[in-house]
Amino acid sequence: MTPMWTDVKSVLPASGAEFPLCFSEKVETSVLKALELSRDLMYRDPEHPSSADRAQLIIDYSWEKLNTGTWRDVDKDWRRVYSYGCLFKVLSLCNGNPSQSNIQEAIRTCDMSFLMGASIMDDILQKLKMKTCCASEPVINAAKELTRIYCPSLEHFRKEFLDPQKPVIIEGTTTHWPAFTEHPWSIDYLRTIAGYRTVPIEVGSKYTDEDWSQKLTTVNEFIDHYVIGTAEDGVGYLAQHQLFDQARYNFKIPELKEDIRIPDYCCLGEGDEDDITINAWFGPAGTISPLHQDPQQNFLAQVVGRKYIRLYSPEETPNNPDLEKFPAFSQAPYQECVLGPGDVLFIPLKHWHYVRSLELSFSVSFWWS
Ligand SMILES: O=C(O)CCC(=O)C(=O)O
Ligand SMILES: [Fe+2]
Repeated sequence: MTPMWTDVKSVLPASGAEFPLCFSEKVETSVLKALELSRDLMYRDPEHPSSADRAQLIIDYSWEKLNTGTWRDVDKDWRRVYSYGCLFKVLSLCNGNPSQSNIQEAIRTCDMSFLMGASIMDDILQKLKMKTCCASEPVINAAKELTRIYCPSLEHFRKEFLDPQKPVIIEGTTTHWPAFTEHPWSIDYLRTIAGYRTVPIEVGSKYTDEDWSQKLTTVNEFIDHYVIGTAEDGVGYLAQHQLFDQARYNFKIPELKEDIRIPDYCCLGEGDEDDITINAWFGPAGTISPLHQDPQQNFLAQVVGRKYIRLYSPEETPNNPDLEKFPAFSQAPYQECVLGPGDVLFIPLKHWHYVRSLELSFSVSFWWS
């Protein structure tokens, strides 16, 4: 199952028997039958090609009812039927590995049900909209986009960014890493050098979720099951922050350490090179690190794939105490970016960060002081 579909399924009742379809006799039997067929097919074979057409028929038919006579006289059950049509349409759009245009269409369909339909199943379309919005390509607001700078000198970086504790994306400083040259980090390369190594992984869409868990697995199993496979049990992430407090040297795959370099700018700190904590973050699209802050400065280097990142200054701390409500929790100003291969993001000490992978991704973080 793709991360998106796992996420979508989590808001649906576990089986067709628990999926309510109750209407007054105003709704003809043929319409009820179409709804029941849609529901049963969705549980039996969600990718069935006829799902989308049947959902559209339900939408079109109820749309006629919504637009006949005055709005005041439209029976609420027809607005509910319309919402069910939208629900089945959204589900058919989000199946398999949905394209960005399907995701956008699903979001528009949810919006239409809010406008014209009525609330069904405990506002399920609201929950689905949250899930689909999470999977959509971010649209970066130019006014909030993080500054980029090419290979700044140590002095320039210190004066403009380190001293004032301003985040920035540094470009052009990783081009010589073997991870980009001699041994580009590919799935095959990872399998070759670390396939049998046992690593801790996280399972669940994010570590603040109830069904989130951690387990040990080999790199090969992790790749088979969570990266190229379609895991049933949620998004898997080889993220090592659970070890932050236990070990200084967290890099579980020493061979990979040969392929990266500690950024020169770390020498501007007061600590020793030995005190730098290096972490690996490897996972499929859809991994989420919820908003949090860390106790050191960070260079987050992107090696493979892209990640959407949002940053809040520590000055906003009084405004964002409730991490669960992210991203809609407040009007606090933020900065954002899409971090791509070769980019290094400077996250100053205690800056809040939220990180979501947009595709298969491998990042390395350097925590330093
Ligand atoms: O990439 C991620 O998912 C999170 C990275 C992070 O939180 C860090 O490097 O401190
Ligand atoms: Fe972090």
